[in-house]
Amino acid sequence: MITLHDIAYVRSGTADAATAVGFAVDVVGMELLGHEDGVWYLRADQRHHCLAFEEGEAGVLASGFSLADAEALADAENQLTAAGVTVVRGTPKQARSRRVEDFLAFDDPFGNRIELVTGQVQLARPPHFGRPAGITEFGHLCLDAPDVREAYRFWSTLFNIKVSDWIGELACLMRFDPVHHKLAVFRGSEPGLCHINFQVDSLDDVMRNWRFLQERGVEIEMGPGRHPQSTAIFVYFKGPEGLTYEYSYGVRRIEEPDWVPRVFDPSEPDAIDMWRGPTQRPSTQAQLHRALGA
Ligand SMILES: O=C(O)c1cccc(O)c1O
Ligand SMILES: [Fe+2]
Repeated sequence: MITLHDIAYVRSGTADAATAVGFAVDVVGMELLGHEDGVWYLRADQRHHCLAFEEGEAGVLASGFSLADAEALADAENQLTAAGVTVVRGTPKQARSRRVEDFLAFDDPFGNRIELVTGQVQLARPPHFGRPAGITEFGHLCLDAPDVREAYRFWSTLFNIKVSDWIGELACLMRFDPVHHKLAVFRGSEPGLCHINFQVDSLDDVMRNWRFLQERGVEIEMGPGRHPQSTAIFVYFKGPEGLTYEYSYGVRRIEEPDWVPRVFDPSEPDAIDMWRGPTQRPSTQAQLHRALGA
């Protein structure tokens, strides 16, 4: 089993770097750490970057996950190869472009490019944020895949990944540490990046950001709302070239060794946002009957 240590970055192509980078700094609030050889590095926490824009065609290029060390990377290569997954080792130049010591790349069963990295550069000084959005860290990444169950099978058989919750066949929220999820897969017709999440410091930050986004005329995709799964309060918004960002606050941790994944019904209005549901959910059959006047 391959042990993922953390999420590392999302690497995305952009046909208009000035607009994509400008949005990430001026609207999302990230720090532009610099750019080199057509790659712009955006910082949100101690990672050198968690979002890299690479000049070229718009669209996600890769999602990076960090492993412990070189031995773990070599072992991962062997395990992936043994599982019939085609693995490509990164070159030193490509590793430098990612500010990692070494990495390998492969595609998930749907064509989402995944990179396993070691030695991602970490910076001691706090980020110089583009604006005070209250960002505390790169929280999670969400991929698209046509078959969420198959995606779960892939990740849970090869990696230290557990499912925290399902939203029917629509989504699978997965963890490899106590955070409720750092990897999610949502059903989509094509592989791709569903969204990138940033945790913020308070509920007030979510709401202040929502106001700021509205005043800037940024398209709010959903929220403010509250996810019944992680109980995080969230707002999703659209960036250039279809990149969806999410701020959220209060993601729960799962410390229980006997956690049983729940299955939320995607046809329910409150499946993703519990503030869209009834004000009071009857908690027992008797209450349900009374509520229904049975
Ligand atoms: O945080 C969550 O629970 C969550 C649930 C559904 C979809 C998401 O993007 C989430 O972050
Ligand atoms: Fe999310």
